[in-house]
Amino acid sequence: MSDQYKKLAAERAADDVTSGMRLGIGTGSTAEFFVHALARRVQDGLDVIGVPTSERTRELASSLGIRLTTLDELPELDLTVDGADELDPHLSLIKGGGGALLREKIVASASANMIVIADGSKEVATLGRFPLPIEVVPFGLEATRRAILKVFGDLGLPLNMALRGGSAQPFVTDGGHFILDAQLESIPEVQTLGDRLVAIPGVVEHGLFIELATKAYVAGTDGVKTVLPI
Ligand SMILES: O=C(CO)[C@H](O)[C@H](O)COP(=O)(O)O
Repeated sequence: MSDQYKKLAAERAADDVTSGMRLGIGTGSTAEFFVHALARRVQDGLDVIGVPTSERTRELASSLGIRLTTLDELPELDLTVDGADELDPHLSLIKGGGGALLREKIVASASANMIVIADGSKEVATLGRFPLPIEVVPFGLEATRRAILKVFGDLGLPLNMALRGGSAQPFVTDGGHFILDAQLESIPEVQTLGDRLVAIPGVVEHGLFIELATKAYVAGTDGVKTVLPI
């Protein structure tokens, strides 16, 4: 069922794309529905150029005939369309469930607008039910892990974090980093937590996307609703 809603939201976002746009293209199952919808429009003559947020998205978009480039070639984008693991009424997001949060955040930050596409299960009043992905460099992993837990302790958050993939075979991001997933239950102060995390030297980025999304299409039994940040 949720796949059907992901597809609906993705197709609505594809309708917003106009010829000449420079697009950031997200990662994940919802973003893949967007890539397919965009490819259909490209086959019908839509002229766009895209910057993918992962190798996975690059392969799919390229195989479907979408013209692609890099952010170095095209450092300013008109619109990024991407999924999310959670969105709150401010359109603050948790992203990174698919492991692409660093490139996703760089691409979204280079875009004038960001549309989030999601099924209704991703909407929450307060972020934190979904484990927060934190991308870290492999060097000094244990020291970085302790520094992150210290931040959680200072902010009264649960000390509950796991290395994605496990220590025997950690998941490695497109950038060659590891991901720690923190089960925080509820994050009342997203900005404070984000600021404290990026101040840790071994942290590359975290999955809190704050003031990046400009609109969301959220699909459910009543169809697709447009959500603007409050
Ligand atoms: O942030 C992401 C990948 O890093 C995805 O957008 C997020 O995990 C949502 O994925 P899906 O659309 O498969 O539910």
